[in-house]
Amino acid sequence: MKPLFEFLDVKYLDVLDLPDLRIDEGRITALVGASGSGKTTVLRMLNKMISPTSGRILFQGRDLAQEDSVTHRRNVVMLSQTPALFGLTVRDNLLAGLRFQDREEPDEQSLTQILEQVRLAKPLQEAADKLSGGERQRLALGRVLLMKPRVYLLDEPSSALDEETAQLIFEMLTSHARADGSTIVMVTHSKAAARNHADVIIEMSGGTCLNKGCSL
Ligand SMILES: Nc1ncnc2c1ncn2[C@@H]1O[C@H](COP(=O)(O)OP(=O)(O)OP(=O)(O)O)[C@@H](O)[C@H]1O
Repeated sequence: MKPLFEFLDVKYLDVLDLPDLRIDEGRITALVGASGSGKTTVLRMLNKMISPTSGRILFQGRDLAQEDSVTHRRNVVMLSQTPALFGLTVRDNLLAGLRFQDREEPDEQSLTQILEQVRLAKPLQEAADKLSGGERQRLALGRVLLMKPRVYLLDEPSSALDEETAQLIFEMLTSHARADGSTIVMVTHSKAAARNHADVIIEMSGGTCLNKGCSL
C-alpha cells in the first residue's frame, strides 16, 4: 500500500499528539473514538485548514506545509458535519463546488444522476433551505461527489440519516471509491459502519491514536 498521508511526530496545541499515523491511498479509513478525541482535528489537518504546531505531515511524500492550500483542497475535499448551503436551489448547491474548477458545467442528466446516487428525490429547482437536515447532508455529499476529488474527508456523513439511508449512502460511497480508486477518510460514531465499510479503522482517544504504531 502506498502512503498518501504520513504524520511525523505531529502535535497540535494540547489537542493532538500523533507520533506516527499513516493513511494509505485508495483505501477507506474510518476514524472512530469518543467525542472530543480529536477526529475532526485530524481531518482539518489533512485538508490544510490547520497546520501542526510541531512535527510534519507528508502528502505523497512531500511536506504538506509546502503545498498550495487552494490546489490541495481541490484534490482533498472535506465535507463538514454541518455543511453550509450555497445559493438558493438544489442545483446551485450541487454546482457550488465547481465554481473554482476549470471544468465544464455538468448537464441536467448528470445532476439528476448525482441526486439519485445520494438518494435525494428532489427537483433541481427546489429551494435548498426547505430541505431537512438529512436531505441537506445528502445534497452536500452530491456537491462533493461532483467535484471528483482524489480524497474525500467525511465528517460523520450519516449523522442526520436514518439507518437504512445511511447504509445505502455508505454502500454508494464505498463502491464509488473502489471504482475510481479514490481515498476516503471518514469520521463515524458508528462502529458497525466502520466495521462494515472501512478497510482500516483508526481508534482515537485523548488526541492520540490507539492502534499499535498507528501504521496499519
Ligand atoms: N483551535 C483549538 N484550540 C483549542 N482546542 C481545540 C482547538 N481545536 C479543537 N480543540 C479541542 O480539541 C478537542 C478535539 O476536538 P475534535 O473536534 O477534533 O473532536 P472530535 O473527536 O471530532 O469530537 P466529536 O466526535 O464530538 O465531533 C476538543 O476538546 C476541542 O475543543
